[in-house]
Amino acid sequence: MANISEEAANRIPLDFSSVKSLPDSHAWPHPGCSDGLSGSGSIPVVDLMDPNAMEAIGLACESWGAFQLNNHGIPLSLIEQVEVQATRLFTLPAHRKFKAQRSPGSITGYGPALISPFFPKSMWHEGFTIIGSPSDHAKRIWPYDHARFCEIMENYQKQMKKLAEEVTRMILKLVGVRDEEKEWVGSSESSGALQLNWYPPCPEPERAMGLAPHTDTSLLTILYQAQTSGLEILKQGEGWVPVRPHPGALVVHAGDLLHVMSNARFPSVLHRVTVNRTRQRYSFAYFYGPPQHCVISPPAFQNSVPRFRALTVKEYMDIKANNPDLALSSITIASTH
Ligand SMILES: O=C(O)CCC(=O)C(=O)O
Ligand SMILES: [Fe+2]
Repeated sequence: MANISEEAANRIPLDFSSVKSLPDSHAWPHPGCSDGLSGSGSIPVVDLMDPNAMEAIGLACESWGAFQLNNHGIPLSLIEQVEVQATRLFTLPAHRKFKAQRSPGSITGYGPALISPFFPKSMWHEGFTIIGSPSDHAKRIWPYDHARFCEIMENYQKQMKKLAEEVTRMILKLVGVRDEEKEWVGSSESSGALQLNWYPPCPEPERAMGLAPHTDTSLLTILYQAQTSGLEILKQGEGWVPVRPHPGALVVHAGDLLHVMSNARFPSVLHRVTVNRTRQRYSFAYFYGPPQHCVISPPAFQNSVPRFRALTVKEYMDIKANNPDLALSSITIASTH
C-alpha cells in the first residue's frame, strides 16, 4: 500500500508553472512513438442527423471503438463557455487550485489523473472532476465568484447527458439489449461525470506523458478536445493513431461497460494523450453509463456464448479501481476460440 507521502503526491499535481525542465518524476522511459508502431488512417466521422447514423455508429464502434460526431446539437457557444471557465480554473496559481483538491477516497475535485496511482511516473496533466454541481469545490477556490462556473458546468452536463442518451439508445439497439434492460437510459438514475483536463506546455514532450494508455470504465465517453492535437487511440494491428481535433466535432469512445454489454463486439478503446512543447491543451470528457446498482451482462440471444459474467456496475467499478489492466479479463468466462 502507498505510504502517506506517496498518497499525497498522487493527489497534488506538480506546480507546472514553476518548472523549467522535466523532473525525473515525470520522465517516462518509453513514451510517445518510441514503441515503433504509428498507425495511419483516422477514426470515422458520423453525422448524427444522417438517417443512417445508427449503422455508421455500429460500424465505427466495431472497427475502431471510437468516432467523431458532427451535427450533435451541442451549441458551440456552450463549449466555448466551458473552455473559458476551464482556462479560468487551470491558470490560477497552484495554491488556489490546491484548495479544491480531491479528498482521499473521493473522485470529485481537483487533482492528477485518476489513473495516476497505477503508473510509476507522473503525468503532465491536471484534472478537475465534476458530478452534478461542482459548488463545494468551486466555493473553496472562488468564495464569492463561483456561480458562473457552476452554472456553465451544470448546463454542459445536462446537454451532454441528453446527447449521451441519444447515442446510447442507438448503440444498445444495435447490441440487442431488451427494452426492459435499458429503462435507466433517460432516467435520472444514469451516471454521468465530467472531467476537465489540462495539459500545460512541456519542456521535454518526447519524454513526458499527458495521459497514460487506458480504457474508460464508462459505457461511452463524449470528449471535446480544444484545437491542440495529442489524443491517440490504439488500433489493433496498426498502432497508435492520432485523433485530430475537427472544429466543432465531439469524439465518442466505447468504454468497458459497452465492451461487456456488446459481448466484446465493440472494443473498449485504449487511448492516451501526448503533450506539446509550446501549446497547452484542454479537453472535456463526459463519462456516461448505467446506475451503479444496474446489473450488466452480454445480451442473451442467437446462441452466442456469453464472454463475460453478469455483475453490477458498482462491482465492475470496484474491480477496475483495484486493477485496471486485468479488470475485463477477470470477468471473462468463455473464449470464442
Ligand atoms: O484529453 C483527452 O483527449 C483524453 C482524456 C481522457 O482520455 C479521459 O479523460 O479519460
Ligand atoms: Fe479516457
